[in-house]
Amino acid sequence: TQKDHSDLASFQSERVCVFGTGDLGRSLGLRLLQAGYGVVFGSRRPHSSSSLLPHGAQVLGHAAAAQSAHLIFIAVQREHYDFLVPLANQLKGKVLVDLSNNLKKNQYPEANAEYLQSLVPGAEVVKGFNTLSAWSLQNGPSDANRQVYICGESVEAKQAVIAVAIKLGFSALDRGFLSVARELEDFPLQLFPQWRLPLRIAIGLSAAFFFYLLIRDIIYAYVTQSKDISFRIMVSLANKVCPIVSLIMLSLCYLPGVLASFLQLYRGTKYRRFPDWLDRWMLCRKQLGLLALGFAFLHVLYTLIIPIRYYVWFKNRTTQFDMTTAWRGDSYLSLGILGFGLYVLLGITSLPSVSNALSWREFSFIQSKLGHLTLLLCTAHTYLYGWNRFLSSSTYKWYTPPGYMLCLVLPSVVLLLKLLLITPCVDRTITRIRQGWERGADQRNPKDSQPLIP
Ligand SMILES: NC(=O)C1=CN([C@@H]2O[C@H](COP(=O)(O)OP(=O)(O)OC[C@H]3O[C@@H](n4cnc5c(N)ncnc54)[C@H](OP(=O)(O)O)[C@@H]3O)[C@@H](O)[C@H]2O)C=CC1
Ligand SMILES: [Fe+3]
Repeated sequence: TQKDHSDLASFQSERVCVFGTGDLGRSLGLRLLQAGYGVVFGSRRPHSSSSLLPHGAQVLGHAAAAQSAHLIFIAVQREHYDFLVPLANQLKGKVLVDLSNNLKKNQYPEANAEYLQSLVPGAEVVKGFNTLSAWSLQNGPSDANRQVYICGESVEAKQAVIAVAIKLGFSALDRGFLSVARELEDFPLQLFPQWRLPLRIAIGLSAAFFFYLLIRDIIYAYVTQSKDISFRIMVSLANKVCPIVSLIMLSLCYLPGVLASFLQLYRGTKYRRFPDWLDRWMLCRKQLGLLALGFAFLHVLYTLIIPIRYYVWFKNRTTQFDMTTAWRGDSYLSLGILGFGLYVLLGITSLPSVSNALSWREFSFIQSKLGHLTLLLCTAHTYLYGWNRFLSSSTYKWYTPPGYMLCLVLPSVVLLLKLLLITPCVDRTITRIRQGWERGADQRNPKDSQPLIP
């Protein structure tokens, strides 16, 4: 009758158990119910459970709940995992899904999932779903957050968890054994890991040049000529810091590639790892380039507003028209515009969706050939600006603006080195090395010339 009927219904839909009736447990339970699973909650107080629990779920004590399903989601903080120890008998052979996260990295000596496995050795622990939030689980499958990562020792257990994930509308990626759990637990705690070094460089350079220019341009003028030009901080100073930082960061983006080529040239082989610092530097080139683009963009905006500034408008006066100055001024602006146009192209092709649509050759053509051309145009723009600004003025000597000279050293060095690399004879040698025909490889011990897996 009535009872048989409900037993039959729950028998037909596969049952899944969720330990913990907190935020995550409830959201997960709701989603499971919507996907057609029977849900049994395991709680410390099954009888006084809250009215927030999704309708249609059963609530039992932990032991009874564990016996009713093969798959158990543990939506309880790691700190309380010891409540599972007395349940060892009921949990034997079950699949336990560890959903937990920590508040900070390296909070515990071992990963939460490995700790859970050590507490309940008879069960199969699978780590997973921890990159989702209770919020995104409740929002349903339309949410953009669709990728879940899992790991664990047992293939069957992972298969069972993947099947549930797919039925809930997620795509699951098996990341391997339980030893990967620590990495998965660190995912939600990551804070732009590849951006950290480039951001530090950008902030450091901006601060250094800002204070340098502040002292040189404004405080120095105040002390020696008691002229108050402090209003220049807002636009003129910012518009010096931005291009300087942008040019340096763009050079820093291309320098490691050039250094790597020289290193290969020097070693005569590609079968040796780059030093660690160079590796790390190469890996953050994209971020360096994008930050450089950001600063270039600010420089463009600051430059565009110059004509509407009160200060410029105020001191506009009519003097003799000088053709040479006009030519020089327009040339450096034009170079700047061309450089910026290519800069933007580089930024766009670094977007994953765009670069995925390019062949390897197209990508390297844009990022390497056009990239160095961008650097060349921007450097030429800066040189011409300086020529215009300093050399044509009688009060300036060539050495007067050291900040300006400083920001030209790095791009010039990078460009010179690149120029050396593309001279035919060096280029041919590099191609030989990159294709694995080592210098005299055949004369050495044949074992040496075996490619090492990098
Ligand atoms: N909230 C989120 O968005 C996400 C949470 N997580 C992880 O999920 C886990 C649970 O998080 P959340 O739901 O937010 O936490 P809550 O504090 O909302 O809920 C935790 C639940 O655990 C149970 N519990 C608490 N103490 C004990 C105990 N001593 N013994 C047994 N059970 C206990 C309780 O259920 P009862 O009273 O029924 O026993 C409680 O409702 C955490 O490990 C968290 O890192 C992971 C991803 C996202
Ligand atoms: Fe400029």
